[in-house]
Amino acid sequence: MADKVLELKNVTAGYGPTHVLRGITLSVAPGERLAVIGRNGAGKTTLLSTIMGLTRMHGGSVHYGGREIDRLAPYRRNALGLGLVPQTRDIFPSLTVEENLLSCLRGDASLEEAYALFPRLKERRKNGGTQLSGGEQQMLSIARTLMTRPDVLLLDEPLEGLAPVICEQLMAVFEELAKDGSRAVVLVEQHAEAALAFATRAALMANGAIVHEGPAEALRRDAELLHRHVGVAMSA
Ligand SMILES: Nc1ncnc2c1ncn2[C@@H]1O[C@H](COP(=O)(O)OP(=O)(O)OP(=O)(O)O)[C@@H](O)[C@H]1O
Repeated sequence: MADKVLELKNVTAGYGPTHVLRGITLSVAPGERLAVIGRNGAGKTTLLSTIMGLTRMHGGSVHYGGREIDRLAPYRRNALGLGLVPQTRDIFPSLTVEENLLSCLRGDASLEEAYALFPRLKERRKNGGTQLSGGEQQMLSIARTLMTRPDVLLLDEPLEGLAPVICEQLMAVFEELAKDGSRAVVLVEQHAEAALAFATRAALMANGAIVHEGPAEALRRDAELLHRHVGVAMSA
């Protein structure tokens, strides 16, 4: 198997003529757990959006499975194996939980699989998207993306605004999803402690650039480095 499933080389990207990402070089190995940490506005969402083809690239390249995908539409990147759980969750509010899941079902993915991972969704399966709590909406958003069978799961601040008990439940699910090494997980977070406990490698972002990259464990032990680069404290 290739040592890199996803590779960005010197990527500059943004919105219209605006440049947000400045020369990003980053790779993800198959089955790897990568944390991307940075303060508000550092460019974390723009990084994931660029991987999915949702921004304008001004330079550099994005490779998936050894193939350049710069010109592929987002839905084709998803079909190849890239799955984004957006910060905005993007569930269909007028559809029930079950309908939301069915709208994404691909290949041998099944509703039972989603319900096994999130029993709460099974209990709420007839509820409309707007009748769900924030945590349930996040569970549904994650389950929807999993129904597309991604080899690389991109999670954009999935813990944002959720109660600590829900955050713990979601982190346990991410552990479950990553444990057999069959899919890579890229976890973008401001909760540095949770992200570094989960990940094996971490990239720190500031002002649209990667300012540090290395083993997550080393960063966990170096609060000063973390604070210096991204201004986030470990007691998240
Ligand atoms: N649609 C857009 N059009 C123009 N500029 C944008 C757009 N979305 C984000 N930006 C700008 O890009 C920069 C990076 O934003 P981005 O959302 O990628 O950061 P982030 O690290 O994900 O922040 P947060 O943690 O607050 O979500 C910010 O200066 C932001 O204002």
